[in-house]
Formats: sequence, C-alpha cells, structure tokens
Amino acid sequence: MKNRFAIIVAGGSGTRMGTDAPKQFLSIGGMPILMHTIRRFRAYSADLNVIVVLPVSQIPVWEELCRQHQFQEAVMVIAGGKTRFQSVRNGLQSIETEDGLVAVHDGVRPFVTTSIIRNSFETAERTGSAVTCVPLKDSARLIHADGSSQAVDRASYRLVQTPQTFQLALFKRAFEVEEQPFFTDCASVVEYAGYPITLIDGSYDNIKITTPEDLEIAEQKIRSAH
Ligand SMILES: Nc1ccn([C@@H]2O[C@H](COP(=O)(O)OP(=O)(O)OP(=O)(O)O)[C@@H](O)[C@H]2O)c(=O)n1
Ligand SMILES: C[C@](O)(CO)[C@H](O)COP(=O)(O)O
Repeated sequence: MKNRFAIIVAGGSGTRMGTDAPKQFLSIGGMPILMHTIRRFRAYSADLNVIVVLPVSQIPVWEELCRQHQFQEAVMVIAGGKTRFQSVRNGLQSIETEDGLVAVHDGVRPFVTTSIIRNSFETAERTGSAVTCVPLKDSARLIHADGSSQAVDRASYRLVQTPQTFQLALFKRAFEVEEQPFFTDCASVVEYAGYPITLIDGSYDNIKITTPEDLEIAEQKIRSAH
C-alpha cells in the first residue's frame, strides 16, 4: 500500500460561529470537535500519517485540551496560515515524499465515515483525485448582477465536501501556484493547475460545523449515536 497521509485543517478562527474559542475546539458529546474528526481518520487506519494544522496561537491550548481529555492519538501538529489554502500548503510542506496519497479534510467535519475515507484513497490511487460531494436536495437559482434571479438545473450541480484526496506528486505541483481568491477548496487549486477532478459520493451526514445551528445538529447526532 502507498504512503497515506491526512492533513486535517483546523487553522481557522470560526468567525461565522462567533464563539471566543475556535469552533474546532468546541465540545460535542463531551469532547472537542477536532478530536472526533481525528478519531474518524484513525479508525480508518492505524498506519495513516495524520497532520493537524492549527492556528499558531492555539497550539498550547490544543496541547492542554489533549492533556485534559487524555487524547493520545499520534498526530503531527503544524502551524496554519491566514487562509485555508495557506494552511493546507503548510501541512503539505511537512510531507517529505512525493510518493503516496494525501487526503485533506476539514477539522470541523467530524461525521466523515470510514467508507468515504477508504473510497477517497482508493479512487485517488486510480485516478489522481477524489473529491467528495453530494447532489442538491433543494431547488437552486442563479443571482444576476441586477439582483434578478433565474432557476438552474440542480442536476448539473454538486455540493462539495471533504475529504479531498490526491496523489502527492500532482498535489504538490498544484500547490506551487500563486493563491487565487476563488480557491475555496483543494479541488479548485488542483483544477486551476490543469489536473482533472474525479467526484465521489459523500454523505448528507458529513456536515461542516460552520454556524451555531450546525453545532446543535452535531450535538443531537452524537447523542442519538449513543
Ligand atoms: N486559515 C484557515 C482557515 C480555515 N481553515 C480550516 O478550514 C476548514 C473549513 O473552514 P471554515 O469552516 O470556513 O472555518 P473557519 O475559517 O474557521 O470559519 P469562518 O470562515 O467562519 O471564519 C476549518 O476546519 C478551518 O479550521 C484553516 O485550516 N486555516
Ligand atoms: C472545503 C469545503 O469544506 C468544501 O465544501 C469548503 O469549501 C470550505 O469553505 P469555507 O469557506 O472555508 O467554509
């Protein structure tokens, strides 16, 4: 099996959540969200090299949380950057080889499943990339510059999640580009660099905890699982 890495990005400050603590440290089911996410990747493979990217100022807070929760998963901690792109790039620079696969996952998506992670590695090994997504359940409209709107064919769109998994050699080359304002995820970077993107099925359960409502949903999901 090829070298397998996971970069779990948790370098943001959670402005939309609006809490003092960064949202990745907020507790669901009695444990910080980020620890749930790391455990999901560890459950996929004990041999996976897990890199966790954190805001530099929060690294001592994370170490204290690990002590409090007796959280002993072996992970490499790396300082993040101002944007998600920069945080991914910092994580990537800590990987010395170009031989293998890397999954990038949001630290605030704690409900990712082993089967999604496995499928993302297997697909990326075959095709170069695996980007998790789901179809739209709601109708969608395009907003024009003058404020008017127009129905679009929702079957032509997907909502993109993480993990997004890539062959390391192409991913490293893709991240040599200058950062662009439309880089909202890794797929947009890889596509900009000229590589094709393979989509794989995600899950409506694989939510990104972004706003306070998401935190309530996450707490209920954890409670109902126990
Ligand atoms: N400079 C950044 C910004 C974001 N992220 C991470 O990217 C993931 C998805 O980003 P998002 O949900 O937008 O998190 P925040 O940037 O923290 O939230 P907000 O945009 O509301 O400030 C999160 O796990 C976040 O910690 C990161 O590693 N480094
Ligand atoms: C990577 C991502 O989670 C895919 O949906 C998303 O693009 C992150 O976006 P955000 O602006 O950082 O919330």
